[in-house]
Amino acid sequence: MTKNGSLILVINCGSSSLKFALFPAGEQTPLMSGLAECLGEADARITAKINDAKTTEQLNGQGHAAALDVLLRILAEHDWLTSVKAVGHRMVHGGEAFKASVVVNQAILAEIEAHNNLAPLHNPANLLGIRTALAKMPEIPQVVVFDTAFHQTMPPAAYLYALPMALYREHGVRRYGFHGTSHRFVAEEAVRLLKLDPEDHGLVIAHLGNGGSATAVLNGKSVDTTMGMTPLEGLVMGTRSGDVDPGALIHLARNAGWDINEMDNVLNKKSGLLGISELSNDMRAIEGAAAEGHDGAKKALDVFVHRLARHIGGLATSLPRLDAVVFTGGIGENSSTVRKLTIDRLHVFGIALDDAANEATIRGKSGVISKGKGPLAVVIPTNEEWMIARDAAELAGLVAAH
Ligand SMILES: Nc1ncnc2c1ncn2[C@@H]1O[C@H](COP(=O)(O)OP(=O)(O)O)[C@@H](O)[C@H]1O
Ligand SMILES: CC(=O)OP(=O)(O)O
Ligand SMILES: [Mg+2]
Repeated sequence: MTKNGSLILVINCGSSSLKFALFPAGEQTPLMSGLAECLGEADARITAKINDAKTTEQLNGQGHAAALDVLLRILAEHDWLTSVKAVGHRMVHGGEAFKASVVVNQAILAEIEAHNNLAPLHNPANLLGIRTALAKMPEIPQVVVFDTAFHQTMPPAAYLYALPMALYREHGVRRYGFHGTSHRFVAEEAVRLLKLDPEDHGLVIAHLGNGGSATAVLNGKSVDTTMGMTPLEGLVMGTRSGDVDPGALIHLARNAGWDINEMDNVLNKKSGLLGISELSNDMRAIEGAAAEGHDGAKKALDVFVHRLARHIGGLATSLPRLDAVVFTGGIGENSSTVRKLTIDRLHVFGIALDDAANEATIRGKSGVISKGKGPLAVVIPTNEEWMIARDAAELAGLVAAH
């Protein structure tokens, strides 16, 4: 299947970071992975992990282009560079224009750029990654994989807001959904792991990382999801609020003089676990503090779980049958506490936790953590980078379409 020795480079470019991974075409385990962070700041650095050994190099205030230069140099030092036959990029927002991954050309770049205003925090950084890679490796196909693409199968009932239709037509105001690459990967893995009929199954997948979203998947297709026009709607996240009554913002604008920048900053960066706990955005810290009786941490955990269970229940109503609730992402894969508290609230669906299996399923393990006859509760580690590599390898013609 694989063309001899072809390698795929995956780049996930944020505003001040660049995550990367290098995969042999068709394989799920990377040869190398790493992160360039604090780009453009004095402390800019790049860390690469090869066979569990990490090396870090300072970038002395330089930005994305310098990080990519160092990355290409590391590839050359290991004799990998000439084998890189495709680059896969994460792009957060593709609007309605992109229903699947694409190979980049100038027209497509322009089309992607036109969506910048839909995801001003994410898309410009993602585009910078593509442009930088194109400049450094002009002969290599650059493939773009959109967070939104998997959710383009949602029906209007799920994606429309109850707003004047002119806002949808003229401004693209609708729900798009995100983390689609993760939801798509986990949905495929669930079918394999649970031996489900690919044409007849219903899942709710909870991707719980720093950002989080849950998706209802019917026969491999997204039919509803918790994130909306932007990655702010839905679940409680590390620093993002998730659902808030828009009336609260109108109130704050009228009565507390809040402007748009203040709303943006508070909702995206000061809310979520951090906002409620007044302690941390990190679930490990929240769980630890809650166990020691910290009131804010206990409240943050309670609201997180309440919102998650409520959304899982709501999403299930888009499915004719619920076969499994699947947990993934850093919290979903590691926090037996969040899983237990959430599943305990899903009694109405007949899901019952297997405590021993729940405690044992952490750190990259997958498996069923429920017992009895009801729908299953399952943990499946996500692998967004590999999914991007797979799309890149397929679209560059390096492996057969799956
Ligand atoms: N053992 C653990 N117990 C609870 N939460 C964990 C554990 N390990 C990681 N997490 C949480 O996972 C979250 C990060 O998830 P991750 O998927 O790595 O994030 P990102 O969205 O940045 O990829 C953090 O809130 C972190 O505290
Ligand atoms: C779209 C989104 O929320 O991404 P992340 O979880 O990487 O912030
Ligand atoms: Mg992650």
